[in-house]
Parts: sequence; structure tokens; C-alpha cells
Amino acid sequence: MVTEATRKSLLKVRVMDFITSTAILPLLFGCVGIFSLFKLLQRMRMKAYLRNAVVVITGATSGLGRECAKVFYTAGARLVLCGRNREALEELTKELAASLATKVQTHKPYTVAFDLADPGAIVAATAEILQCFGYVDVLINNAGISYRGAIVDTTPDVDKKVMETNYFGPVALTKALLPSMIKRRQGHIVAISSIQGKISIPFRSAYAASKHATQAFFDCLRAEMEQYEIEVTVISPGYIHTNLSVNAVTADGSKYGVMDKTTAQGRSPVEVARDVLAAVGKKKKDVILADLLPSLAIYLRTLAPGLFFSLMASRARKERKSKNS
Ligand SMILES: NC(=O)C1=CN([C@@H]2O[C@H](COP(=O)(O)OP(=O)(O)OC[C@H]3O[C@@H](n4cnc5c(N)ncnc54)[C@H](OP(=O)(O)O)[C@@H]3O)[C@@H](O)[C@H]2O)C=CC1
Ligand SMILES: CCCCCCCCCCCCCCCC(=O)OCC(=O)COP(=O)(O)O
Repeated sequence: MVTEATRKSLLKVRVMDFITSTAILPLLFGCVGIFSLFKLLQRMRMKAYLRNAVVVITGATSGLGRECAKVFYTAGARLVLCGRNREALEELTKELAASLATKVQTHKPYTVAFDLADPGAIVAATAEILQCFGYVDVLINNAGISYRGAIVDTTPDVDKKVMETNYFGPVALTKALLPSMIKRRQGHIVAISSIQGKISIPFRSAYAASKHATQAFFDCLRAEMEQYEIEVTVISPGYIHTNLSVNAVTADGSKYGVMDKTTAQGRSPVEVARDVLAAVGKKKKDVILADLLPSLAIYLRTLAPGLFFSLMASRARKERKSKNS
């Protein structure tokens, strides 16, 4: 009588016989080999692309921008670090110079301080940026502010401030740098958007609007720049543990000043910066860096908008209730 255990071991033997007697095993090894070789070549190409590249990072004084500065510096990029706070930029430059030796040659970064929300400052800043190395290979539009408030309470000045910082500023800087990239037929524009550039959640109107506008603008840019071989990457992260919520602006224009639980529980900016480096190195076009639920929510918004809107309305009700209690 054949027991269950004997039947299982017989089956195993037959499967092993099949694998060894056919071409499956060499085929399997071949596939793994080709895949590993492909990955190796991809990594080598990525490293070569970033080594010595002139990379401009806005919002380099804190959070994700600061961590991006570190990973791009370590990858051998020639950096131009931008932000409003000159001292913080200088401090970061010193910190980078003092960091441990890397395999590749590193370069002392330049710093350019300006306010992205001031349209008058962008022309002068662009000239200063171009003076650093003579050209720009990669522009990372990272700087941004968030917002918390109900639409009915929010002053138009707050809507404008968020749009100036997150949308009009990066758009103006990008446009100012494009002619030199087009002339060289080389360049890469990166926009750090957000999951909220793909879906809108309650009490974030100005922020979500600015990020949706960012996504739309840079998608148009990608299509228009293809003829010049200029790359455009839009990156949409979920929550990251930075000071974004602390620095957020509220309905009346005051600082929110609170580290939200969602922000505190967000991904480490170090990890996200590594993902940004990989996305840029691989010349990705559109990248979502978020957990399963926010990623699924994007599909839900497209495939079942009615259900998505009900979920957002219920979220708004809950948030209003918890604020009033
Ligand atoms: N944290 C998160 O959960 C998420 C963040 N993001 C995006 O990541 C990007 C970086 O934010 P994060 O690091 O989290 O937040 P931080 O508040 O830590 O950093 C924001 C950066 O933007 C700069 N900045 C703000 N306003 C201006 C301005 N008017 N002109 C010039 N620079 C300015 C700040 O510099 P200064 O020193 O001048 O204030 C700072 O360096 C933003 O675009 C944000 O929308 C996207 C998804 C999730
Ligand atoms: C098929 C099943 C799908 C189930 C979907 C359920 C819907 C869940 C809603 C999830 C909402 C996620 C919001 C994520 C927001 C986010 O990650 O924002 C990133 C930021 O930019 C953070 O900025 P903030 O200032 O808001 O902290």
C-alpha cells in the first residue's frame, strides 16, 4: 500500500528527474545569469550617469533634500545646493566635506540661497547656478511646503503661497534652466511631487492642488523634451519622516507647528533619498514611493471614483468630528 509520504517523495523524485532530464535547469541558470548581468550593467550605467554630473537640489537645507544631497554627493555628483537659509546650506557643505571617504571622487558643493516663492529671485538665482559649473545636468525640484486647513477658512494668500512655492517657483526655475539644457541636448529634470499629486485628501486643498499641477506640468514637459533627449522624472512619495507637517502653513497663514503622527510614522528620508537616486540613475519617468494602501487608492480613484469620493467624505467627517471634540 502506498502511503501519503511515499506518494509525496515519489512526486518529488519525478519532478527532479524532469528538471534534470530536460533543458529546464540550464534554462533557469541562463535566465538568472542574464538577469544578474542586466542588473549589473544597469548599476554600472547608473553610477557612470551620476558620477561628476552637475546636480542642483532645491530645499537642500532639511528633510528629503538634505538626504538627497548626501546620497548624490557620495555618488560623485557635483552639487549646487539651494535653499533659503544660507547658514544651513554652508553647514551641510561642511558636513559633506567631513563625511567618510567614498569609492568615487567627491566634489565640494556650491550653494545658492534664494526664495522660490519670490518670482524676482529666480532669474538671478539661475545665473548664479549656471556660473557654478557652467551647465546643469540634473535639476531636482524638491523644495516645498504643505498646508492644513478647510477650504472655506483659507485665505487666497495662503493658496497663492503654496502654489508659488510648490508650483510656480519650480516651474520658473525649470524654464530658466531649460535653454542651456536644450542647447547641449542633455539634461534631466526631476520633480518631487507626492501621492497627493495623484489623489486629493480633505483639508489639503492648496497642497494637493499644487502637486496635481506639478504632475501635469512635468508630464507635458516630458513629452515636449523628448526631441532634445532631456529626461523628466516625477517622483510621488507617501509620508516621509521630515519636518514637512511642522513647517506647514494653515488657513490663516500661520505655521502649523505640529509633527503629525502620519509624518512621524513615515519612511526614513535616508531611504527615500536612495530611491530618488535610483530613480534618477535609471531615468525613470514616473515613480510612486509609497505603501500598498496609498498606491491602491490611486487605482481606486481611477477605477471606482464614486467609492473613492465616499471614502474621502467619510475621512473629512471623521477629521472634523475629532477636531470639534
Ligand atoms: N514629508 C513628507 O511626508 C512628504 C514630502 N514630500 C515632498 O518632499 C519635498 C521635501 O519636503 P520635506 O523634506 O518632507 O520637508 P521639509 O520641510 O523638511 O523640507 C522642505 C524644504 O523646502 C525648502 N523650502 C520651503 N519653502 C521654500 C521657499 N519658499 N524657497 C526655497 N526653499 C523652500 C525648505 O528650505 P528652508 O530652509 O528655506 O525652509 C526645506 O529645505 C516637498 O516637495 C514635499 O512636498 C512628498 C511626499 C511626502
Ligand atoms: C482597493 C482598495 C483600496 C483601498 C483604498 C482606501 C483609501 C485609503 C486612503 C489612503 C489615503 C492616503 C493618503 C496618503 C497621503 C500621502 O502619502 O501624502 C504624502 C504627503 O505629501 C504628505 O503631506 P502632508 O502634508 O499631508 O503630511
